[in-house]
Amino acid sequence: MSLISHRRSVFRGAVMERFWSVIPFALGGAGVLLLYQLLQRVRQRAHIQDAVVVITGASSGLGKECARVFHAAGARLILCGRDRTRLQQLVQELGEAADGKRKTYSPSTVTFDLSDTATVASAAEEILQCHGHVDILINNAGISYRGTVLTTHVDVHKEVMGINYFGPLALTQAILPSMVQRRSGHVVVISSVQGKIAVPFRSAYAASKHATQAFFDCLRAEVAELGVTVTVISPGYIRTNLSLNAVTADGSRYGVQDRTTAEGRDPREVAEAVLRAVGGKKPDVLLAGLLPTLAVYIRTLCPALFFRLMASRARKERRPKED
Ligand SMILES: NC(=O)C1=CN([C@@H]2O[C@H](COP(=O)(O)OP(=O)(O)OC[C@H]3O[C@@H](n4cnc5c(N)ncnc54)[C@H](OP(=O)(O)O)[C@@H]3O)[C@@H](O)[C@H]2O)C=CC1
Ligand SMILES: CCCCCCCCCCCCCCCC(=O)OCC(=O)COP(=O)(O)O
Repeated sequence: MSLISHRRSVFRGAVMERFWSVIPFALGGAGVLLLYQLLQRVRQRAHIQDAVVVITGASSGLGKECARVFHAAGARLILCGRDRTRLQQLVQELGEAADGKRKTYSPSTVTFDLSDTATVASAAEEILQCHGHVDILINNAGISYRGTVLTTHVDVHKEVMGINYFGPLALTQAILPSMVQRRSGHVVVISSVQGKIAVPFRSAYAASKHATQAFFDCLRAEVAELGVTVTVISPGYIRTNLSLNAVTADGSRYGVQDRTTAEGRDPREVAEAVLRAVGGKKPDVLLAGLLPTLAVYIRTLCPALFFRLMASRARKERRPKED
């Protein structure tokens, strides 16, 4: 054997030896990771199973899908909305869907309008009477808006702010003392990517979601030592009735299914992500695609570029409207 081929075979032997000595560590590492994920899943399930979960805006879209996934996960649901008939239909549907694999509960319903803060307080009492306490409050209900700052009446700003910001604020404040007293509870809010970045022709909506983000960030810090968890979830476009139900500059209903909404994420998929985020007690979750996520980072790291991009977006969007 030549000196070169001898060296090669010594080298190969050394490599193989290294390889086999690394295998037990790699397998051990994978095992620990798997065990960790399993434990996480068990913890997540335990957080939801039998928990009293309130969902606002449960009659439609994301709220309805959240009702389906939390019901299947064994939560004791209290479904809220303005339309009693639609909520009752959902209760019936959930009862029919139960497959007996896991213990499920027939949901309760509470109807109220979030824009009327006086009735929110009495609705909170009704909610607390259902099971004596609330484990998880999911502030999901909301409304969007289409319009220019120049032409939008201040009452429209107040309406959007009332439903998206003051409503969840009032409901959370009314439920919170009972959570603090039990030193246990979880407050969740469905915000939006537009709680982190502001896009043109959405001033009322983006402002309400930015306020929501700020309020619940303050709350998270204030109640951290009191046993209460806060989760803010910021989704990108979801295929729901949001754009159809949006209000316009004069307060009338927009009534159009925008392409961005129609091509948005499946609400069931988003509801499953909400279930995971809540089960994992995550503080802040962005559920958006690459471009909106990039936009959130650009807004923070290079605001001048972000403002240019938004001005160009405004120019492009305004043109067809003017034509
Ligand atoms: N769809 C999307 O692209 C995105 C949505 N979101 C957020 O998701 C949440 C759910 O919206 P989504 O499911 O998409 O939209 P939908 O329009 O399908 O559902 C909105 C829900 O909010 C309820 N609601 C509206 N106004 C009031 C009110 N005054 N009082 C009580 N309940 C009210 C509605 O109930 P009612 O039956 O009484 O009308 C309905 O159940 C909102 O907070 C929205 O901002 C966030 C990011 C993207
Ligand atoms: C140099 C590279 C630049 C790349 C940056 C790209 C910037 C792209 C801008 C993306 C804007 C995303 C807006 C997302 C808005 C969104 O997802 O909102 C969710 C909602 O709440 C929807 O409500 P709406 O009523 O507006 O339908």
